Amino acid sequence: MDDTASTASFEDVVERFRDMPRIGGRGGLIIDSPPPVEIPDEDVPDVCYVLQYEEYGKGIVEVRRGPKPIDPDVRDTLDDRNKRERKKSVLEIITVVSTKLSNNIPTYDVRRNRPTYYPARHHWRHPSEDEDDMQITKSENTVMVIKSRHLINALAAVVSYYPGTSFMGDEVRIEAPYYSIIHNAEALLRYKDSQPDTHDAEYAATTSKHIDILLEFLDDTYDESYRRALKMDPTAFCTTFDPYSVGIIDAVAQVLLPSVSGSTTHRGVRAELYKLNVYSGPSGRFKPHVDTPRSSSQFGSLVVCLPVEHEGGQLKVRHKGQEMTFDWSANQDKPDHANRLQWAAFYSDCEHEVLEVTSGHRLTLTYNLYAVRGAGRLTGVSPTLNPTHLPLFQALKGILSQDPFDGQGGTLGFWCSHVYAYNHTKETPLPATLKGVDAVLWESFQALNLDPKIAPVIMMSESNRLMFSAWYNDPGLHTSPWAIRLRKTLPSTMPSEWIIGYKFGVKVDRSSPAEELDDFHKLYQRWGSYSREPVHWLTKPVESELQLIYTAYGNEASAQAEYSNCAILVNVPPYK
Ligand SMILES: O=C(O)CCC(=O)C(=O)O
Ligand SMILES: [Fe+2]
Repeated sequence: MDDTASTASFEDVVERFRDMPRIGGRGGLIIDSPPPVEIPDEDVPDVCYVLQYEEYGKGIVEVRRGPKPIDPDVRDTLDDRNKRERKKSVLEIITVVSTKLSNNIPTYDVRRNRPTYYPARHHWRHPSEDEDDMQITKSENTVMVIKSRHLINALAAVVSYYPGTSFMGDEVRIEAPYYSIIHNAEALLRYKDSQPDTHDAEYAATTSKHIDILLEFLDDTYDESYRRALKMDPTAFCTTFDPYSVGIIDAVAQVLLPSVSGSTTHRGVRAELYKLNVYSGPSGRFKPHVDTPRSSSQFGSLVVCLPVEHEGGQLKVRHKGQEMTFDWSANQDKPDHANRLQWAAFYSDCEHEVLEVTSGHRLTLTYNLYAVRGAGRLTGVSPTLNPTHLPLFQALKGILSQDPFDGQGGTLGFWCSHVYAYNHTKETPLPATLKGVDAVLWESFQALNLDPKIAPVIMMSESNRLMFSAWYNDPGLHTSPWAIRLRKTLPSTMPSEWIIGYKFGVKVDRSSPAEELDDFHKLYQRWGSYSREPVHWLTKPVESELQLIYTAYGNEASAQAEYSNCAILVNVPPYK
């Protein structure tokens, strides 16, 4: 055959070989089927794997069933081939292996820069064929057949529309790699926990069980081009590594744990060992995916990389257009490499991928992270929280490098995003109990040598601000004897409207009632100091707390109160 054969269509090829003898026992495709074996109901697996051999010109020549994926190339180890089932499985995974004729001209693998024959694993020669460029190729197609009515109803309820998939009828067929379900896995999980009232307890329990079976199956079944790695369940291996005792879970809790509005305590993190993964060079990888949550309290995943030499295999984590790369192949030449564990944790909604491992073996332990009731650790105590590795650190560095105050200096302010009972009878120890992003901000400023302060901040009342600006805006006042006396006690320029407390805790000021401008000035000075101007607030305040109680004198004396918010403040010095 000449070179043009590489462009011949499949029909041409079939035409040319129309008279070729049928493919027979050689090549190991056809087996004489043993008589069907009955299996008792209780042996029907939840997920039943079916392997069908279809042969060119003959149709289905063999069917094998089993509770585990069946390797089409391993033939003699299967005990229960051709079992027939009476009770239905929840899922049937049918792989059809078919043979066809094609030419043997290599295509070019651009990525590896060398010719490739496709499909690589499954081709062999026909005995009667004497032309080098023709061969019989074997291809595999897999489809999931959902047989459970409970599951079909659940899917119909959560998947409003997915191109090419319909959730109607007694059976639903979905082709691998099952995108229509993967894209709705979270909705399915929510449905599990909030089923319609019309479901009685038994129906709801079965639905819930069948959803679990489906999600578990999806998580275990990525096709090879997607996940090229060995993975092991914790039942199949042992490890003494404990992410709690080395402080990883503390650090995760501080940074990742979602805040609870109004809560005054931390929520804890429970980490459950999920898998051991081995990605081996030269082609181990895991394409972009989102992990399937195992329950509604799962908020993220933790990946711990064991100190085994490898090249490549960078973990990329993405969220809303931001990407973070964890390259654990670096640093391997450091003397203490064998003692180093590197890790990453991310929220469940982050897409992530493992790039190709080009050599060596990349071993990771993965953990599912669940939010539970519990207590956190003190910020700064955990040595595993390195803020310079977090995206926020880079963002802050970026803000500062852009000179936010035009060289003049000023104050950067962040209202804490979490709630702290900082003025309750027993003062909350801050910054020790900072949570989540607040802790990261604090640690990041420390790492930038910027000496952050955390304090309650009062915003001067509107009426006092007017009183102050009237004074500073009207130079005429400055000549009256009253003004001359006042000037001695007031700052030379209009003070900031932000007053930063010296300490936490409600203060009751028992001095004589405040009435004039200088009374308020002194009152503020007893409690705190005016912020350096200008102040650049980067977040919005959350909950305010009662802060300063004093007496004011209008027509008569009355008790007044000022409220504060908790803030992290950083003085940015002027550029020299
Ligand atoms: O090994 C890794 O770095 C990531 C593993 C992963 O994404 C997974 O198992 O879902
Ligand atoms: Fe993952």
